[in-house]
Amino acid sequence: MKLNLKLQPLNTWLEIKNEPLLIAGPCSAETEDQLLATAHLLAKTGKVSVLRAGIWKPRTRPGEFEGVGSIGLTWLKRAKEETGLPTAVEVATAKHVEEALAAGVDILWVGARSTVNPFTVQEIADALKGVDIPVLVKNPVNPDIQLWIGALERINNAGITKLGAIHRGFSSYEKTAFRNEPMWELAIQLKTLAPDLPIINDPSHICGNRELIQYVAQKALDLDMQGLMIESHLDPSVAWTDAKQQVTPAALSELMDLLTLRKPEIKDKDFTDKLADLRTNIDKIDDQIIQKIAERMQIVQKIGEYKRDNGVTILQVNRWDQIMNKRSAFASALKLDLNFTGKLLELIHSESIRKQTEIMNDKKDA
Ligand SMILES: C=C(O[C@@H]1C=C(C(=O)O)C=C[C@H]1O)C(=O)O
Repeated sequence: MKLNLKLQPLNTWLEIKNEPLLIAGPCSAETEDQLLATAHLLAKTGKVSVLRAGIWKPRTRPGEFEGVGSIGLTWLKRAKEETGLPTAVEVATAKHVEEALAAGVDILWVGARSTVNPFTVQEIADALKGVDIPVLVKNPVNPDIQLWIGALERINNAGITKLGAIHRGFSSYEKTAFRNEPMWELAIQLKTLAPDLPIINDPSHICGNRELIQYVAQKALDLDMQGLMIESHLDPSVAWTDAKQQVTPAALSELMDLLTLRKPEIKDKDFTDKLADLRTNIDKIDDQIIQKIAERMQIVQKIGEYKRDNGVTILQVNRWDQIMNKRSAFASALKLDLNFTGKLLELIHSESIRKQTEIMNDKKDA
């Protein structure tokens, strides 16, 4: 089922200076000079469509730099006047919304730490009633797509139709190469549920370091995301926040040049015919896979009944070990990724266990 969001197409409310859409600027506005100098360098690249800057910064522990506050809004206003770039800031309270609106900020975004809290999102939504301004909603810190959708719905219900999502990755207990796990599948799920909702990728927060930004940005574009939000600072080495993940405007410009832009579709007849042929083959194979899984489940059902009638346990670890070993060897010989086939087999096994549990709980002859 698709989400019922009332949306206006992105290109009707945002002038995209250069494909792909790029929202860039420092993690935090630190001083007027830092913001203005960065803004000018970004504008000069000709690749930036929107200037971002954190004015109020949510910090995990007290005592860290929590943003310059309202004074930063006057710097942003000046940056806009001097560069012509529209501006975007994060808002987390009704007061932030009011101040940002009063200062003429062009785009607001709801941060990941706010999206997790329906009270906060509702407070922001209420402050936005009757206001016509674009709002971008970052994914929640935790990998819960319902929270992300809920926040988008709350803002949309307040009458905001210039709406977009920002994919900034998800917190995970295990430490990996990423600061925030991309969990691309959640962004794909959101895109599937709301195909008209623009999704902007934020490689800076996913990566947490400069080195991976290129790779993540390219992947986001290949997943047909509508744009990128990348943190850029005049001199990242002295940045007051997120120093490791910010790039200079010059590095940002190079990074953008290295991206390959691919289209979601092309009209060329040869290409579409060949694609249609290949897809017909995929359709046939998918039908066979489903049919074979259904046949397998019928046998699982018989085994379940047989076990129930003979008082034998559902789980048979030895048998399952054998299956995993044999199938993995086979999959590996066929050059399949073992992580993928492992997950697939585990999924099939847990469905067999679920099915047999149902049978065990059924009365005999029922
Ligand atoms: C089907 C059985 O029950 C369970 C499910 C299995 C499967 O799906 O292949 C294998 C072992 C058991 O844990 C069985 O015992 O063979």
